[in-house]
Amino acid sequence: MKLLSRIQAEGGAEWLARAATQCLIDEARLSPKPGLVDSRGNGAHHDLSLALMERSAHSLTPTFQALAQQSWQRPADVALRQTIGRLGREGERQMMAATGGVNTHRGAIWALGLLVSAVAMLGGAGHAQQIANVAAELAKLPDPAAPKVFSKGLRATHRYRVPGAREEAQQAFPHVMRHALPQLRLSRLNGGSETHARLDALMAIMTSLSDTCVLSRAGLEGLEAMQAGAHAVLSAGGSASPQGQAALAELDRRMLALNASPGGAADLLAATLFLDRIETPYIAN
Ligand SMILES: CC(C)(COP(=O)(O)OP(=O)(O)OC[C@H]1O[C@@H](n2cnc3c(N)ncnc32)[C@H](O)[C@@H]1O)[C@@H](O)C(=O)NCCC(=O)NCCS
Ligand SMILES: Nc1ncnc2c1ncn2[C@@H]1O[C@H](COP(=O)(O)OP(=O)(O)OP(=O)(O)O)[C@@H](O)[C@H]1O
Repeated sequence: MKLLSRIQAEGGAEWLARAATQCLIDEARLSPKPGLVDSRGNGAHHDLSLALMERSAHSLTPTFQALAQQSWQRPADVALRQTIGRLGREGERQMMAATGGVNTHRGAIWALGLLVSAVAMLGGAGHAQQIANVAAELAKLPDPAAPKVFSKGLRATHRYRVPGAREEAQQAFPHVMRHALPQLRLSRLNGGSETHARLDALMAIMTSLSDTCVLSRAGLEGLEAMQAGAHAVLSAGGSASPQGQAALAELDRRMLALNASPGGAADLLAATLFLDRIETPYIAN
């Protein structure tokens, strides 16, 4: 690599890694999120806390940085897919070491890892849709070194015949691109605070995501309650309106009663915040 592009790659990689970590922290702190860890408490989780989520987010900065460095201005091919698969799994181990064996961010490493790589492949720039398309190309490539484990998420996709985290990435993140990013920007334009705009973006994801976290903990009943409840918040005028706030509080109660936690939706909100930051770094920083 020539000197100038190496400097750009190193500086760019560091910036991207910090941005990705910050988006995980912003997602975790955002409140009130139904069923999820937030700054009020642990949601439906007994083994998670905000402090743990933040520690986990920080533990992932070196992983995101390595992903960006290795991907800088490279094409989507099997060699790169293998490299990022290896780095992603190393990242999962770092996360597990930082949390004492609790899964805080596996889904987030997958989604944000692919997006960080994709921005770097494009040389540190690009529009959200371009970035999501490149991430999808990577996600569609085979990773022969991937262990053949039958995770809870995978089991839910088979049992309920729904797409999961893998398919969301392979389809270029439709919940981020078609639901969350447009909603985030619409709510900002309508004068909502940044917190309300982010909560509305989360609701937009939850109206139609087949969240395998919710399915494996609370089945179809939980998934339907999540989708209908999120729809109710948005059709009541969003989280900035008094009716929307009441609907959001009701959804939180339902999720807790069903032991349901929309972890997949939370990961995709972090991915949304990341793409938003890439497109408007001077505003979001
Ligand atoms: C593809 C992944 C997510 C594994 O998926 P799997 O189907 O086995 O499910 P698993 O239960 O482990 O994780 C799913 C996680 O994704 C999130 N999620 C759930 N549902 C969805 C959904 N519909 N859309 C997006 N994310 C979702 C949740 O947070 C959940 O915890 C990933 O862990 C993986 O393959 N990692 C290997 C490392 C790798 O290749 N990395 C490359 C990029 S860094
Ligand atoms: N704020 C948040 N609160 C809770 N979960 C989140 C949050 N943000 C993201 N997540 C995601 O949710 C997932 C946790 O879901 P879940 O607890 O169902 O996973 P698990 O540890 O595999 O299962 P279980 O806790 O039922 O044994 C994490 O992988 C993480 O990506």
